Amino acid sequence: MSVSPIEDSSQLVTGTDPGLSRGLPLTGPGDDDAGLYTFSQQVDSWVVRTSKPVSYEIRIRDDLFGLSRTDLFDAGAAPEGRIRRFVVIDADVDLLHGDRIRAYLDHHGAEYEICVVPANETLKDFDTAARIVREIDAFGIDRRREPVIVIGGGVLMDIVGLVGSLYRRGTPFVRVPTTLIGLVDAGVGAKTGVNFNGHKNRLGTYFPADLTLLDRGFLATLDRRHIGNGLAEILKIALIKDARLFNLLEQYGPVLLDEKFQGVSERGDLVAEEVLRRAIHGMLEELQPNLWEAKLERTVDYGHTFSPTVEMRALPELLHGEAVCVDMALTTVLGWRRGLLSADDRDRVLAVMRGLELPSWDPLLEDPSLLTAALQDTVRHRNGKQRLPLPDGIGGAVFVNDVTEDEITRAVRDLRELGSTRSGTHV
Ligand SMILES: NC(=O)c1ccc[n+]([C@@H]2O[C@H](COP(=O)([O-])OP(=O)(O)OC[C@H]3O[C@@H](n4cnc5c(N)ncnc54)[C@H](O)[C@@H]3O)[C@@H](O)[C@H]2O)c1
Ligand SMILES: O=C(CO)[C@@H](O)[C@H](O)[C@H](O)[C@H](O)COP(=O)(O)O
Ligand SMILES: [Co+2]
Repeated sequence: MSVSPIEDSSQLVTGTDPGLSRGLPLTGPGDDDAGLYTFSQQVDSWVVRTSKPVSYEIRIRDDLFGLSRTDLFDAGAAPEGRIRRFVVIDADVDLLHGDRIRAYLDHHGAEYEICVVPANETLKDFDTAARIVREIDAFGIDRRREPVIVIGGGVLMDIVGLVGSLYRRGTPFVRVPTTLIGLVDAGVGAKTGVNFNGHKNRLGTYFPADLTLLDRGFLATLDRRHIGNGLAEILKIALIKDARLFNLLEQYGPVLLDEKFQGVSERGDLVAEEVLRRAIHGMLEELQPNLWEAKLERTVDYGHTFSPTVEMRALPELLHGEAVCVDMALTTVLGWRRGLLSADDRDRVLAVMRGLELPSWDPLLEDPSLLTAALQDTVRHRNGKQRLPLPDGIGGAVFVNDVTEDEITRAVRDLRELGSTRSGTHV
């Protein structure tokens, strides 16, 4: 830490130095270096600049709860070999996998408390977070050596991530994603959050888990609709940056749905492996250089311009990935109208959505005021500009800031005329 020198004030009092001027010129290291800076003789202003190194690991580990595995305890110090953990588990996951998880913890001699939490989008709120905090308080944890463990989908991981970022101003946590969205998106980024006041993820922090352990075996019990829900976020990455990933979804999407990434067939296993790795790698390539979102042109925002408002308005009828897919369908057609992709590619995209059994239409698109309000809210979220990612062919993206209400209305009409797949009806 460097401190800039404050000149000897005695020189200033006598007025002997003609070079005197109000306010010391900034001295010390370069402009954006870490350090403590002062700006004036009276030292009435300090600027503290520092940086905090952040690194976190995402590890693929099949059969994570096999008794011989020890990855779960790799984060957190185990003083004298003692393992003590607070484990938050999604209620559905507990019903399906809880016995095996408890047997694993017992086998490793862990002292633990399991907090079972029903989790879905309608429960992604501060009250659920507060309940978890109360139970952590009752159990008592060492905030440096006993990371909280969360086992569940994106909803529970977002909630527990928020709790981790707030509890004692930062308590490390370990993520075990159990849904496809969790494996490729919610479990690999730094975002945490809850819905608030009817708005999607309105309260949240940037707080990555120290360690995320990916075991696709959990997908065996995930229902088909939620496999498709996760495939929507994989399609997002494919459309903005990975044409091969798109081709894999186009050719093998139905196999992935049928086999739930469990590699039932040899071909299905090879595709599941490559699709997961490509999706995760692609997401991380986009996230790492801009993890704290200093720059708001973010390709991974694709499909997330209108969908936050549409998803919350449709709740609980439209899952997150489904709302993202409807948004991507609308913006694919909008991009086609702007000449950013051909009619053939437009039709390929819509066909892949159908192949993944995802909606590319929702009755809410019929409400132009909703779409206008959605875009206005996103403009606020993106510091006053649309910064709207549009597909530039398949596997590329450009950002636009000038989409008009007429364009949106036309894209809705185009999408309707293209006979898009409707989501389930909702009131
Ligand atoms: N933080 C991020 O960067 C990020 C990224 C993408 C999405 N998200 C968030 O993720 C959420 C969506 O996540 P999701 O799709 O995982 O939803 P979810 O967490 O609601 O899980 C979906 C459903 O599946 C059940 N479930 C979970 N694992 C299961 C399993 N292995 N077998 C059977 N059932 C299982 C859950 O109980 C739930 O009912 C949204 O709130 C979205 O905002 C966050
Ligand atoms: O849904 C999420 C994050 O919540 C991701 O799939 C998505 O790609 C991005 O992170 C987007 O930036 C949307 O994030 P946000 O609206 O939650 O800030
Ligand atoms: Co998303």
